[in-house]
Amino acid sequence: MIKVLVAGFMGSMGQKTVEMINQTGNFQLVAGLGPNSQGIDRTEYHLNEDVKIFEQLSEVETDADVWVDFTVPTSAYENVKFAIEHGIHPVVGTSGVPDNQVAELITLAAEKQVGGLIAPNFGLSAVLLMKFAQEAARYFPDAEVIEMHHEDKLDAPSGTAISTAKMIAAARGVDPVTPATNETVAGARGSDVAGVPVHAVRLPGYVAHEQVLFGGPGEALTLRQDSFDRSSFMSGVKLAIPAVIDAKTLMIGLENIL
Ligand SMILES: NC(=O)C1=CN([C@@H]2O[C@H](COP(=O)(O)OP(=O)(O)OC[C@H]3O[C@@H](n4cnc5c(N)ncnc54)[C@H](OP(=O)(O)O)[C@@H]3O)[C@@H](O)[C@H]2O)C=CC1
Ligand SMILES: O=C(O)C1=N[C@H](C(=O)O)C[C@H](O)C1
Repeated sequence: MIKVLVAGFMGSMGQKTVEMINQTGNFQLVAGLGPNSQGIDRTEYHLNEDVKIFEQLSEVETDADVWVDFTVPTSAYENVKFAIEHGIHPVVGTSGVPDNQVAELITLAAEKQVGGLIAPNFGLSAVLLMKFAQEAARYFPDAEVIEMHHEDKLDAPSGTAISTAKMIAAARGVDPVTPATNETVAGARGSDVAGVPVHAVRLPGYVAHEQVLFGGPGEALTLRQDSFDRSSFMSGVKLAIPAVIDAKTLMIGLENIL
């Protein structure tokens, strides 16, 4: 039995994770971390009487093997640091964690020999899109990323878009044509991630979607993936939980365990 703590258990992704754990025979939910969790109705959040609930990181006492983190960009670093220092293997979906904090966590995990996984996206369609984008960038160095998300998303651009842009930049052999466009309205050309323009759309009705547009002389290629429901991320989380138990390093990207 793999014992799991879910940080952010009251949120959209946290609740999907709780339900997935409850439905998986060899996983046991032992704890949940969430601000404002005091006095909640356990039934509403799919928690049985044995699950420990903590409001703050400083209160956490657990025998969990794995720490699943779907929280907010400002808390994930401290949460994951705590997990590694306590020998709990992290599985992290929280986006917007700065590169320097991720680098520190990788070093700490290696020192403590407590491996885990940070995945910008646990959905198979997004992982494949990134792989195909890398391949396409070898032939089409000129590319732009458009990501579209629900209106509650705290960070922009998305973690997936940042990863996609970095992968395109690393894969393309030649420099892209740099258009000499003047922005008559600031931001019209999007943000610059590793030299790749990235545009972030936030609209009600959307969940999580990404397009990568490649252009070449007289032709274009468009890659697109859609997560219509947050259940799309759960097969990846379900794979990651057992995969990190024996890991000695903190891996970045679901492709490491597929
Ligand atoms: N990698 C992937 O495949 C995916 C990643 N994500 C990412 O996961 C994260 C969560 O997304 P989502 O569930 O939609 O967001 P929600 O806002 O629905 O949930 C976030 C939860 O985290 C809680 N929280 C805030 N601070 C802390 C803390 N210090 N410790 C523990 N919990 C805390 C919030 O509580 P409260 O509201 O009470 O403050 C809230 O319940 C985001 O960063 C998102 O980008 C999302 C989908 C897929
Ligand atoms: O906030 C979300 O919803 C998502 N966040 C992740 C990201 O920033 O890439 C993954 C997915 O896009 C959903």
